[in-house]
Amino acid sequence: MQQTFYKYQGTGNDFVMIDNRQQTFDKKNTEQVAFLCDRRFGVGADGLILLENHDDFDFKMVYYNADGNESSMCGNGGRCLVAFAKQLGVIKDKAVFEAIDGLHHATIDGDIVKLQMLDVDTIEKHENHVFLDTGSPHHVQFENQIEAFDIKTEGSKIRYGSPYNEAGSNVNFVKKVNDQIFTVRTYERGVEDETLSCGTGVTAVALAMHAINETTENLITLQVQGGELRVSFDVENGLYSNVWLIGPAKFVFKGTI
Ligand SMILES: N[C@H](CCC[C@H](N)C(=O)O)C(=O)O
Repeated sequence: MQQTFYKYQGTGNDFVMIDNRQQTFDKKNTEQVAFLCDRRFGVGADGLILLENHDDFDFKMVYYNADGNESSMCGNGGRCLVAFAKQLGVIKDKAVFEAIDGLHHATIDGDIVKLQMLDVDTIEKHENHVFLDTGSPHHVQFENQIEAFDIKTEGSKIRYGSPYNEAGSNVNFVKKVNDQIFTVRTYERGVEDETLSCGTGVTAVALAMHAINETTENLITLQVQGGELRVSFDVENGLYSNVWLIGPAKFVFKGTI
């Protein structure tokens, strides 16, 4: 059966988007999801996202990594889904939707989508890295030679190594530019490669940098391979709230396969 899909990208993190309000997509078909995400044999994407109806909110988000498995929250994917929902006429310029990690508020103005992320009250500060969950698990560590660093090799070692093992974590390498700007490169679990941007990842980096006193700012710019994202937040007694991921989400093309 032909499948209509829409391709979106948010700072180079790209997704196959499907309008599943009629519940026609076979959600158990891992092979089909992996095929659609395959960059040689399929459409090609870091992940696949279903837009579904919700009784109480604007829509529901279901996210799959490129490996075909349903996964945890995708920040850039959530931003792209808001833009997709507007393109379909499901929303106008704001949304409240349910994702695997709970409810998300969002606004859209042109290409710019602002997505509210989870509150974070637990940030593990280790000797050489920080670990936190911003809707997906993130390992954060400094790498001053970030431009030449072998993200896939080194990220994979951390992702599959102890304590993450098979369940894994996303891995973010960070270089400080100044108190307002950090450069980030991310190895993504479930893509098992570097992605040009990771929304929950840059959110994790922004909060981690504040938590370890690398900055006192609460509006931080993250330079990623695919562009720039911003993260804003409030913090009180170690609780990070009112966390917003801000950046572009763009329609690329519509197709059938
Ligand atoms: N690969 C991640 C989910 C997608 C995260 C990323 N695409 C984002 O924008 O947050 C994981 O399995 O934890």
